[in-house]
Amino acid sequence: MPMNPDLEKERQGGTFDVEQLTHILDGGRDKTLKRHFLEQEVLKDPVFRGPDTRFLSREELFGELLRKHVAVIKKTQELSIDDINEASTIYSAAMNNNVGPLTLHSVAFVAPLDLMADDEQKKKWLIPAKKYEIIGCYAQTELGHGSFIRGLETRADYDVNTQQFVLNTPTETAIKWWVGGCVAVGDIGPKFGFGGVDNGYLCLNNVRIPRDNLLAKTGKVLEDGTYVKPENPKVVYGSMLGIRAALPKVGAYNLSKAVTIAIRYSCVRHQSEIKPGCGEPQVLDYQTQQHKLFPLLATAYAFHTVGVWMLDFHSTVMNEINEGHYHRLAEDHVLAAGLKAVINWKTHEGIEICRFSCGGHGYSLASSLPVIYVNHVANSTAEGETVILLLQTAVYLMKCVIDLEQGTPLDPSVAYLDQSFSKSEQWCSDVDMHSLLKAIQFRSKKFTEYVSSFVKKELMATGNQQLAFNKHKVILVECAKAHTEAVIMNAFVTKVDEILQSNPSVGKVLSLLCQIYGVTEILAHSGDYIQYEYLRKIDLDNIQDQLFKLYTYIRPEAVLLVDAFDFHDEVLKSILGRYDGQVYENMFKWAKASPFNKQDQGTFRKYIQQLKQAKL
Ligand SMILES: CCCCCCCCCCCCCCCC(=O)SCCNC(=O)CCNC(=O)[C@H](O)C(C)(C)COP(=O)(O)OP(=O)(O)OC[C@H]1O[C@@H](n2cnc3c(N)ncnc32)[C@H](O)[C@@H]1OP(=O)(O)O
Ligand SMILES: Cc1cc2nc3c(=O)[nH]c(=O)nc-3n(C[C@H](O)[C@H](O)[C@H](O)COP(=O)(O)OP(=O)(O)OC[C@H]3O[C@@H](n4cnc5c(N)ncnc54)[C@H](O)[C@@H]3O)c2cc1C
Repeated sequence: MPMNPDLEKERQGGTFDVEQLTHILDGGRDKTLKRHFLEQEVLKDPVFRGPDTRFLSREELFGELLRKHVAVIKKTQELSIDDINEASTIYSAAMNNNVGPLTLHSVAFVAPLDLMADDEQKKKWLIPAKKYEIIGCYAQTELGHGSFIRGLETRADYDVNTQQFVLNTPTETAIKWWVGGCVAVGDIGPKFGFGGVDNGYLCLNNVRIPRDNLLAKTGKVLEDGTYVKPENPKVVYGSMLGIRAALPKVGAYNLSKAVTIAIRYSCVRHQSEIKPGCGEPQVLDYQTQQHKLFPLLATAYAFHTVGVWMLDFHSTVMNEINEGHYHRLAEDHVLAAGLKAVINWKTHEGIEICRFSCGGHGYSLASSLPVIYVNHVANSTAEGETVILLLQTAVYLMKCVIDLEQGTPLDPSVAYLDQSFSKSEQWCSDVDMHSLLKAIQFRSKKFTEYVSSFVKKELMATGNQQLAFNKHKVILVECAKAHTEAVIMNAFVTKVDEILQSNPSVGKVLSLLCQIYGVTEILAHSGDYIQYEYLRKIDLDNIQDQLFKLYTYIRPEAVLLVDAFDFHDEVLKSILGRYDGQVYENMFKWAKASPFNKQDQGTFRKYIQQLKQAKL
């Protein structure tokens, strides 16, 4: 099909090379080429063709995705892929914005085995699990408890005579629930999204398992029942770290998809008039549309940068732990917790804004925005509910205040809490990204000091830390968010600085996005900046004006910036977000293909007939 003329024109503008930016996002040209190769391997293979999943019932969807997921595994093995990013490329090209039925096996069963099984157990389970000879799941949550792990009720009583654990579900609230990939036991019923995953329930009645089934790399139970604690007891929570550390990048990926759809469509869509008789403008030319979408475009880039950084950090810490060094486990945990919470929350809000920005057509599954939303939004609850995770970060920040008072050095990601933000360093009229970073760090530091003073007072009054925290949970959560924003902005500014050196034209456009991200964050909390006397009203007015100016700089680059994410049409699966912009004819074609149009409308006729005949 020919290119839509609006998108064609957009692609003739721009100040940077899209391909070079794509290479930067992928981590190098070689990686982009490999990604293209893998996508083609899926797209050209007939086994991956099938019905449009948007028209399927839950049962049909599950069956179709399971069929495709098995094909994904075979393809991954056939091509000898063991890199997680490359495996994800094959997966994403096949799954059409859905979560595959066997996902939990790899992320929640194989990964903990890798982390917590000893060498013998790895031979027994990890190797066959990686080959899918055994399929597993992660059955932690119960009907009555998910967040509060110490409240779990399932019993594992050790029988010294047989050297077995006897597993039991003593109460109804102890029934294992939400267990992803629990195939053969019992499905918990329809959900908001995640239709491709058979989240299940599991009741245990005197199920016996041998003593050496307990993963024993760190802690273990001896023959006589003695429990040998791990060197660092927190490592038992480690099974929840891997997915959390990966989810910020997943958030970036989903937001990038949504923004690509919304920005392309906003260039194709014309509506209303500004000057009578001069035609209808592209809706992206309305300042309100830019205000919805450009901060989200900036956010997608920020999240991608910090998502990649988080994964690298986590993998370094895991390597250290394998060598017996635990000193960075706490920092890894609170970074993953804070980033997973903030990014996934802002991402699902962002996807919704993208959907609204596409008007009525955003509500249609033809846009795929509802599909992306319902599958993404699970990430704000699963693998640690948002508030619970933010409280973990907040408690760590409170400890940082005590460390500062005692002169104990802080971890690198919180070292800025020890910086002084003197008057001379305060706001000047420019909104360069370094000043924005300082402002965001300043707010986090102030907030941490402020919240800590409240918690301390409460602690003195009650003598109970939990009560003291509970009284101030709302501001503790805000404090964790403020710090996490400082972490995101720091990663973004550092990366853009690096790109400015190696590729100035790409660096320049990314620095505009970085400024938009920082300004949006500051304006969202303008009251705090006034209260802490960091900014005056005149500064805020200036920042607001700068934001609108930044929008005008980004406007001619916007389509190119989403093109740089380089989503193949078959991966995006959105008629509104098509690369060629041919939206309307394809909407009509798609609607005509709906099975509903092919059904015998007998039911409709039957009931309408009854209505007409009824003497109302
Ligand atoms: C790989 C590729 C992936 C690809 C990616 C695609 C995926 C796309 C599909 C997604 C699919 C969704 C899959 C969902 C799968 C589930 O949802 S599985 C179930 C997950 N469940 C949860 O996350 C439960 C959340 N709750 C918790 O984590 C814990 O209960 C809490 C929050 C830590 C509280 O527990 P607690 O016993 O009260 O502990 P607490 O006293 O707060 O902490 C004790 C100490 O441990 C530390 N600690 C706590 N947690 C940790 C931790 N995790 N690590 C280290 N230290 C910790 C604390 O900092 C504290 O340290 P100190 O202060 O003593 O120094
Ligand atoms: C799609 C999906 C897939 C999942 N897959 C799995 C799986 O494979 N295996 C598995 O074991 N589990 C799985 N889960 C379960 C998931 O991990 C839990 O639902 C999650 O950890 C939240 O726990 P909860 O449901 O007990 O929420 P609750 O803790 O009951 O949360 C309810 C509300 O209470 C608030 N709250 C709770 N405690 C506190 C507190 N201390 N302070 C302040 N507020 C609090 C929360 O913020 C929230 O607003 C899955 C869940 C979903 C949605």
